[in-house]
Amino acid sequence: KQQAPSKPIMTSPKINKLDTEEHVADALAAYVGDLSAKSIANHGSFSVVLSGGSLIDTMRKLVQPPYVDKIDWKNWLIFWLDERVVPLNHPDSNYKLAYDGFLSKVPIPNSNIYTIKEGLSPEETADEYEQRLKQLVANKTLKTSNATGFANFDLMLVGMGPEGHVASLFCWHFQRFEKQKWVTFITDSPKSPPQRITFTFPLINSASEIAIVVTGEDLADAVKVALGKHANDYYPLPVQKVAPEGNLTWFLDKEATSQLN
Ligand SMILES: O=C1O[C@H](COP(=O)(O)O)[C@@H](O)[C@H](O)[C@H]1O
Repeated sequence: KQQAPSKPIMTSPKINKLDTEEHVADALAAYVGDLSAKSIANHGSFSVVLSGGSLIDTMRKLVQPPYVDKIDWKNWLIFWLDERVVPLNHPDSNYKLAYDGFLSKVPIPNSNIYTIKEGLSPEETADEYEQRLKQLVANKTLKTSNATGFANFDLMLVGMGPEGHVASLFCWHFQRFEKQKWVTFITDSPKSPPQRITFTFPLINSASEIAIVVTGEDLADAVKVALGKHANDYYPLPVQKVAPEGNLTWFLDKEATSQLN
């Protein structure tokens, strides 16, 4: 008999307000290095979900000493929170961005890097990625959340756009309300390119750890809406729907927090 999902216990987010983007990069590397060691000691692998955008550059300290030599890269598993439906060598590909800035510099086995399948429609791409995740749960490569039944990733690294979007979940688009699917698609993304796939909130919020990494003045307004004293008074921004059953940690620089009192 299938057990009813247990109720997740929410913990309050940890908010790291740091001085500069350089400090954010340092703190992020220390945080990821620590989680990697704990996850691998606990269950033999570290499943990491990457965003695109500025996040990859902010991860740069991980490919430098001391982290690059200390981390047990062979046990990392890499996934994408969202991906643009373009060839993997296209300048818009989140995989290409991650490969050029991060993956090409560390010895993660190719077989542990879960890219989208090329040459499919956005809907087919999303369905195929979701099926692959379900197979990885079935063969115990990935854990399952006892609370939700969705895959339970060890870490999601989440960037945010200036209007508060995360992954490819945008403010006025229905994908943000998806409840059943693990991965969905969008063909009219307000940010180019228009065709993308994205993890849904139920999957995102089944993670053990989520880091929201936000630097730069252009994000200050969205940070004010998300974390300011009127945060609960409005139609929530997508970033405000990030509420994992595990821990949520924000990494912010001074520019991003410049609109907070
Ligand atoms: O389009 C995207 O945008 C967001 C935010 O990117 P940023 O450049 O403002 O950091 C990113 O997290 C997402 O993965 C990407 O596809």
